[in-house]
Amino acid sequence: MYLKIKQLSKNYGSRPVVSNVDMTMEEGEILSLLGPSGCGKTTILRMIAGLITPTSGSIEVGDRVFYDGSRELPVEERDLGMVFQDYALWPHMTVFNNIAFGLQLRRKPRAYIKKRVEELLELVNLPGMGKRYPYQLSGGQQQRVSVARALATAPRLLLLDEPLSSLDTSLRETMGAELVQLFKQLKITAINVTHDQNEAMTMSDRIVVLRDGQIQQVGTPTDLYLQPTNKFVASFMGPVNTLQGQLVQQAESSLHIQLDNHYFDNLTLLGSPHQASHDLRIDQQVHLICRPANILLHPEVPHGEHPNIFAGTVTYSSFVGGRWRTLVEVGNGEKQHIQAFAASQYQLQAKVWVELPPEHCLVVP
Ligand SMILES: Nc1ncnc2c1ncn2[C@@H]1O[C@H](COP(=O)(O)OP(=O)(O)OP(=O)(O)O)[C@@H](O)[C@H]1O
Repeated sequence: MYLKIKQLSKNYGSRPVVSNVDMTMEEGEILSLLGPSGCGKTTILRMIAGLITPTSGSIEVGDRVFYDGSRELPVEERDLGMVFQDYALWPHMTVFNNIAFGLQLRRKPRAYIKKRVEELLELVNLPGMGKRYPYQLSGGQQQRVSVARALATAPRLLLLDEPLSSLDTSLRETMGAELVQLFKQLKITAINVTHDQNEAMTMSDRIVVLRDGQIQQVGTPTDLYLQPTNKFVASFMGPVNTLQGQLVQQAESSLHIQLDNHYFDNLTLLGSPHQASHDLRIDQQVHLICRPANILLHPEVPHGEHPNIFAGTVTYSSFVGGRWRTLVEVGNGEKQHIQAFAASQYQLQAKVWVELPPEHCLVVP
């Protein structure tokens, strides 16, 4: 393992903001720390950078101990590159000098610096822009300069703090993809902090989902989307329908869940519903999760065997991305909305049958 973080914690007074974080990374991997505002992402990044001293735990990168309680490697000896949300370029310096700064500090020969900066400008698609000043560049171009500056000294680890969040939505995705391509080409190991699920999905080999300073789940973007281990991760990774209920019976090929009495009759999941890795207990409260794209809508009761069907009324329908986003009100007494996509438009107040295909349902605590 290239990076090893063990039991990393940070308290402010008696308040824990990062609790017992264990994390590893392979060399050349791009990992995102993802979570809502205040979950401790930046604190973890700054502890790795050496800008915040941990309360306990250890951090190792390559063959160096960054922190272990008795030793704390100074920031300047950690060999890190950093990229910030607001670019943090020096406004009075040209692009060339911004990128050359770290190399000049290390007293590299002038000819080497010139060649290296030109090479970096090529890499970040800004050839010939060395003489400009930051104010003469667009936001995306400024961020590319700050990436080139961070890479100039060939750091052992690149830390990115919300690098795309100052950019236009349309630019964010292309820039994310561009950065990943560059990092892979140069075999850079990078940690990216973000609260944006799309950005994490676009940029990462693996994602660490955090909540209240604790890791919720670590996995590839597909793992987290398709196999979240709890309701928080499921909803953080994209829109979901969540139904609450109780696990009544569990067999090899079926789970019997009684959805909240107020809302539905019993629902038996036949087939092999995905189940979170937790061992679920009979009588336990569970959440049944199904992504809108996996829910089927029928104008009439379909023929043949279709488990998990209930009736509802269409309350909203709008055309998005080539299909109709449809909201269906369901429930016996108290009502709940199910979000689904339909190939054609349903009239408001139309009766529909909502089907939850068991193979696309997930049961989590
Ligand atoms: N110096 C400090 N003293 C006290 N509390 C702090 C300090 N720095 C951060 N915190 C608190 O620690 C928690 C985690 O902060 P952190 O900046 O790591 O969150 P974050 O996940 O990066 O959030 P954001 O996306 O908003 O930047 C927050 O509740 C914050 O208020």
